[in-house]
Amino acid sequence: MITVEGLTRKYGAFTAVDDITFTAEPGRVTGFLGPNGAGKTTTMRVMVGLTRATRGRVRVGGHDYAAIPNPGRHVGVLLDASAQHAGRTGREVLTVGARTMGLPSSRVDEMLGLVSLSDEEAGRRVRNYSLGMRQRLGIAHALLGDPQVLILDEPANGLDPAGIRWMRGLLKGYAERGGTVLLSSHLLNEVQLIADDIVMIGRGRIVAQGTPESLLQDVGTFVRATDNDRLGTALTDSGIAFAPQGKGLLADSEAVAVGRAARDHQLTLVELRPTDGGLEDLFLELTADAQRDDLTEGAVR
Ligand SMILES: Nc1ncnc2c1ncn2[C@@H]1O[C@H](COP(=O)(O)OP(=O)(O)OP(=O)(O)O)[C@@H](O)[C@H]1O
Repeated sequence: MITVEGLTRKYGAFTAVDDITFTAEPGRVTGFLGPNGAGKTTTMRVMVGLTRATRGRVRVGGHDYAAIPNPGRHVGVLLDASAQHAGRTGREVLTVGARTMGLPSSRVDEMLGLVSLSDEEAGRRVRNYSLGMRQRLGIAHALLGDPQVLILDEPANGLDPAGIRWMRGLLKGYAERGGTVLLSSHLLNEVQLIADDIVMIGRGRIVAQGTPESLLQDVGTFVRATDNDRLGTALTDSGIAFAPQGKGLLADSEAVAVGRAARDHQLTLVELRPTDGGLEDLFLELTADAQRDDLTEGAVR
């Protein structure tokens, strides 16, 4: 179990993580999503004691990570697969890890087998590894001490489709045996397939959390007019509930009813679409304010 309570991390005047609270439960895979620079890595770095919290606290398995003796036996971490010692071979990286954790060297072969790195590949220096091989080695390293908690930053990065499918099976199996998995990812379809719970952040704040089903249930029609205030009045007059979302409104009704309400008030719509496009649509809408790129139709030509 990982608990994050009121976590804030500032860098000078800039707030990278702003008062976030969530839990990653045992027996479940929790997907941690957000656009570039949203604060995912910062949050994970605080979890494993690499960055200090400005306020709030994080508990991993009920403890402050820094206070866990032999942490690799309890918490498996993969933050930056490229940070492994480039001059060592894959086998050496794992052997050093196993020694530090007091594990038998047989565990190294077991892990190499698990992540499908061949003997020949394990004998190559990490600097000559492909990104996907580094990622596999990082996952092997995280699992080496048979921990109860896994914290993985973009573990699917660089993996080919077969590798992604393999990792999905591995992490699901790990959670089914009672482990806690927190993983960040940009691969939304992948997260939708694997995550039992989702935490979404944008600009350091949580914008949504819950199971994929509960988050996607809240869909309706995303609508944007040249005058959103008048659009709000039009929806209210038609008995349609709505909430502001990104640059428009999320209406709790079908697109046709929303379109009629706008027509009755002679409003010019800029966007009108059902938000049933899965996690990707939800993600883009909820994090619209935090996106660098204008994703409105026609913005890219
Ligand atoms: N040491 C630091 N000093 C100043 N700003 C920092 C530092 N570390 C992170 N930041 C800023 O904090 C914000 C959050 O960064 P973070 O790496 O946590 O985002 P992220 O969600 O992991 O993004 P990405 O998906 O691009 O990896 C960014 O604006 C980043 O520039």
